[in-house]
Amino acid sequence: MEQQLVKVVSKGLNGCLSVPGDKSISHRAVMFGSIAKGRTEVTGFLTGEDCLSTIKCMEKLGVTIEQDGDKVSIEGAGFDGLKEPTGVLDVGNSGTTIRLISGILSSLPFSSVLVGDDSIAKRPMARVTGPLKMMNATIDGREHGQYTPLFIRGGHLNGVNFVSPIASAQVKSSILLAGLRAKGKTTVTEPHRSRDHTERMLKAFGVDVEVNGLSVSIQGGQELEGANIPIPGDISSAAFMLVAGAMVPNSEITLTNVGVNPTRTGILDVLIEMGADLVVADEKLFGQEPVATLTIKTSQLKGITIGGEIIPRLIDEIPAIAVLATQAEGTTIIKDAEELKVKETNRIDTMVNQLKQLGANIEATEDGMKITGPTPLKGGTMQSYGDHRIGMAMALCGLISKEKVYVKDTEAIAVSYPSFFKDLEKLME
Ligand SMILES: O=C(O)C1=C[C@@H](OP(=O)(O)O)[C@@H](O)[C@H](O)C1
Ligand SMILES: C=C(OP(=O)(O)O)C(=O)O
Repeated sequence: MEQQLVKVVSKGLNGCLSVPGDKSISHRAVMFGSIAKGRTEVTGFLTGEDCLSTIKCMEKLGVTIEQDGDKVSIEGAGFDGLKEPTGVLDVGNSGTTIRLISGILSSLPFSSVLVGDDSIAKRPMARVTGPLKMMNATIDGREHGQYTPLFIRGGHLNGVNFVSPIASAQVKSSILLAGLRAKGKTTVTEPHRSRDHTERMLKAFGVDVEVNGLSVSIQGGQELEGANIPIPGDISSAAFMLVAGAMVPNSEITLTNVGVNPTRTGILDVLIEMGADLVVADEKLFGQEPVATLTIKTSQLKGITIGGEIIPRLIDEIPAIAVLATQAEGTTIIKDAEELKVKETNRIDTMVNQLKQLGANIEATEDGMKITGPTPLKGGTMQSYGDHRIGMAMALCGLISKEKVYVKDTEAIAVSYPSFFKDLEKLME
């Protein structure tokens, strides 16, 4: 198990970085390229463990994929070219992989078994297996298809009009992917808009996608054609650097080529509302996705209330926001964020318990947390609990603590941001 001592920053964090590729978009580029006909070229691919799991799963379904660093070439097999895997498909730690691939496998005329790590085994799958079964897929798993291992026997699907109780891009994408081969139209309606990378990228692969308010529809029977997909930097990874820049004294950090899709920019809205000195510049389109250069300086911060429609727009950034809130004047309330309980860990508990140990004034609530600051943080030995975002959030604490902070189990960070500590070191030079 790797353990890191986080260096206390003496001179501030300064410099320019380009964060690694977007995880959500990288998964989709490999999956869509695999079910498309013809070649797909991907640039800026995230070589994090989760996206590598997606490549391995698609290879086991018979797709030829060449990966050279952040460049990936896919010889698209088309749906009909995918083959029954001879072994299990292992999604590792990746919720996005298992939920999206379940949608693809549901329309294929063979059987597959999906497994993952101990964290995946605890994450709810009924949110996708339920609607996919409504479409006519045969799916089983522990507790009637609620948990891994999942067994899927695909076949002829019927379109569905699914009103989702949660705003989840994984649920929406899984059903839309199944809908591509279903009879008739498939519509997913969400309570709030979740990230729309699937909708944008399917268009690049030549698919007609209809967006109407909070509903997204797809007509069954459409084929995908190979495409060139450039992947922007991941705003969820950038978030850790933005938080570091805002709270570490004497800092100024510039991040180039960061994805600023409006369904993902809740973190920017929060930073601005908390009073951060943040500048968004050079906005332009990168394929289907907008990107920008972000510059942040050390800032005087105040507590705010975060809830409602913004939550799906910053769900993965909440561990970083919780750390920032310990350094803000006043109370920050995070509500409507129950989804945090079913991520790689229960992110309400893992954040609240560990920030408390470091001396923060924080308590868990039913649907989030309440943090009052500013509080100087103490030292201690923290853990990622196998959750990349918890590992990075704890490392942020080390940057501002006057005492030593150790983070155990840091190998988990490679799931989404393999160069995290290297990038931090660059900003300390
Ligand atoms: O679709 C995606 O790529 C993702 C959707 C979100 O999950 P939910 O769909 O469960 O909200 C997010 O937390 C996850 O990191 C990636
Ligand atoms: C929740 C996350 O990912 P996934 O659901 O793909 O495991 C995340 O990256 O924070």
